[in-house]
Amino acid sequence: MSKTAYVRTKPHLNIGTMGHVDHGKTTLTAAITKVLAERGSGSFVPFDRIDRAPEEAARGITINIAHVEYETDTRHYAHVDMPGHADYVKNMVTGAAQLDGAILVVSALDGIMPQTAEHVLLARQVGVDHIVVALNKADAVDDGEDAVLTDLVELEVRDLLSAHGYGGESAPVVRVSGLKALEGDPRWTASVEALLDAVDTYVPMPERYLDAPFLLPVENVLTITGRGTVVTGAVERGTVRVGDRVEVLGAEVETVVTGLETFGKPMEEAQAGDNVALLLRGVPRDAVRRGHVVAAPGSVTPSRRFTARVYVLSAREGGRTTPVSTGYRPQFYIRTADVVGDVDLGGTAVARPGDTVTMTVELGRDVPLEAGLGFAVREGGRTVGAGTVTSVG
Ligand SMILES: Nc1nc2c(ncn2[C@@H]2O[C@H](COP(=O)(O)OP(=O)(O)OP(=O)(O)O)[C@@H](O)[C@H]2O)c(=O)[nH]1
Ligand SMILES: [Mg+2]
Repeated sequence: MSKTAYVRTKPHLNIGTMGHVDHGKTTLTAAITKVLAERGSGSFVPFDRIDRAPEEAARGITINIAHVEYETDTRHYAHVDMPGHADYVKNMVTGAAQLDGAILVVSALDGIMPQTAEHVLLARQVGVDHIVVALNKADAVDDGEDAVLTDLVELEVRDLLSAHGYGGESAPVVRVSGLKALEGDPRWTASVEALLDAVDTYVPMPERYLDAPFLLPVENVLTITGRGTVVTGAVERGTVRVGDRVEVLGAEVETVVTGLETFGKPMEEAQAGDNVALLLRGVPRDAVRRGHVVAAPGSVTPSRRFTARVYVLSAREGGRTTPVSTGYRPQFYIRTADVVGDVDLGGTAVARPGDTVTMTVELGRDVPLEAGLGFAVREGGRTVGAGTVTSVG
């Protein structure tokens, strides 16, 4: 292979853009890479290389999550651009499950919309600890009266963050225009730089569990002709090297890592937080799926029964209008997995929208579980609850 190896010179973090459909996440992502490419750190990734699936171009929306990489003066970032459309929240959850911080994109023209709120709630559940707000399309609300409306949108967003425990008063809210920055307008280029400065300073370097046994939730599976099956995702904890033995939980196979790359660059060792592709020896492509977990052999025992505290969303938050009782069977989104589960509330107890309850769940299949793990509960394409595992078994 003649590819240049990945050299670790700056701390690496995973961030991403989330928010309601059409608020400008993909445009802003492209603008960030352009602004940084002009400073000489990274390469410009145009809009149509981020939204590149034919159905994305046709519908003008993001469906799949897309990864790009860039560097600021102090950090190396992997950035996932997530879809805003309600139908693709599942893909958004997969992207958010690995983030150290998120950029919440809110159109200053529209303010908070349903998926703005849903994404903040889901981010909390999957363990995103820091959110920076990009009040986008600021170019379109530039004069007198509009400026007052933008102030109101900012207040609204800060309230939303506080309601989900994000400290809305202290969160940076930066007024930007992804579109104008992409067009090279100096004023708005500066706005994107200000946003990146806010991310650099507000999102702290997370604690990485380098000493723990290796674990990576599988986000995607691909085949490299002639080489084998590749799985991608962010390393949740530990480290992995070429030649290491690993097991794939879900596929129930043990194998060896024969190749390791990050953004197309080969690496010797991947560590917690890195966004990587692992080449697995002799594993058929259809044996592995998103939601499976690659881990050091014997380091985790999957199970299907757990107890959790779950917040049942109120109707106002887009949740159910009727209570939940024993026998309820929604989907559970755990790490990158999406598994059906039977809920037991104990006897005839019911959980009304707005309640926080303890429940026992029996999943349709075994998944690696541990106390403290966050998850989302979904039904018929919408989020109806958010919970944390309290005990397993
Ligand atoms: N005026 C103005 N329009 C913008 C700006 N950013 C994006 N737009 C427009 O808003 C529309 C949606 O932009 P996208 O970047 O595709 O939005 P998105 O949030 O990625 O959408 P999904 O991924 O489908 O949820 C496009 O027509 C953009 O040109 C901006 O800063 N100012
Ligand atoms: Mg998009």
